Amino acid sequence: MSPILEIRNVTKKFGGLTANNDISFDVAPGEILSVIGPNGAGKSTLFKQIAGFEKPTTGEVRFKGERISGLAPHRVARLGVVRTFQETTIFRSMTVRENVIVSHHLRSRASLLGYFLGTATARADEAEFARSADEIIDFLGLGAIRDELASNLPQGHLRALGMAIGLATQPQVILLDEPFAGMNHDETMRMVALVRRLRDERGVTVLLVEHDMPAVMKISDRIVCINFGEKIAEGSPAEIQANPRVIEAYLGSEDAAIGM
Ligand SMILES: Nc1ncnc2c1ncn2[C@@H]1O[C@H](COP(=O)(O)OP(=O)(O)OP(=O)(O)O)[C@@H](O)[C@H]1O
Repeated sequence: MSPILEIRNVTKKFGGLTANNDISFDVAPGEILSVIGPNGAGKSTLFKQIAGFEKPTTGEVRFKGERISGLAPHRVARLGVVRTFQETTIFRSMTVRENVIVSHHLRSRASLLGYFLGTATARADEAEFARSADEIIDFLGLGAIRDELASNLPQGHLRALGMAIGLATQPQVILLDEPFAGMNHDETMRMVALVRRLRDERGVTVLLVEHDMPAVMKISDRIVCINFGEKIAEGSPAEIQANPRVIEAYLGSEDAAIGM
């Protein structure tokens, strides 16, 4: 099967600092792939380039064979590659449902003027967005807090709302930035199950950056490890855990040990 995403020789320099150095790997459709590495290794920089928030200095990112690196984030998102969490905008004065409805506008067929004038297309979109928002809210188990103001939500629910906002754009690939950060064990296990369902039931390909090693080992089909901007390993969770270069990278780092 051809890859849904190809990272090809991506190098990103910030002045004299090389944050990513000639990184290449493929992501298969329907795969859950984690990018790991010690603090400052270059994981977020790589994600930003996939989602259009940064442009590679050299190299490229391809989605279904088409180059997407260098496109603006909203154009990458429209094509189906969406980054969520750290860059997600949540309107705190709106309810959960309103937030999810509003985020559907990225895929709207009507023009903004159409909305002001209340054209038939705009009205049809509105009805469809409300239906879809309710479906996403139910899928994520957020029904009980549908009408809650975002400003009242605890961290776990805010994270789930971030995912709902991401899903509103009907992504084919979703990039999750530290989805388990700050979560306790039970919350993490709920999020692990949710991410699995995203893939199993909605066919979404998932890329995640994460420091929680037990969760990474549990959820990933494959793992790519970055250290000092370079890819040092790629393989199954078992292969990564046994890889001497990965173990060495984590020794002496502030992160938890690579073991479970
Ligand atoms: N906009 C920027 N300008 C200058 N340097 C940057 C910029 N963004 C990132 N860097 C540097 O690039 C390197 C990689 O940073 P990055 O955030 O990608 O690492 P990371 O692996 O995601 O780290 P963490 O796990 O701590 O989030 C770091 O040295 C960082 O300081």
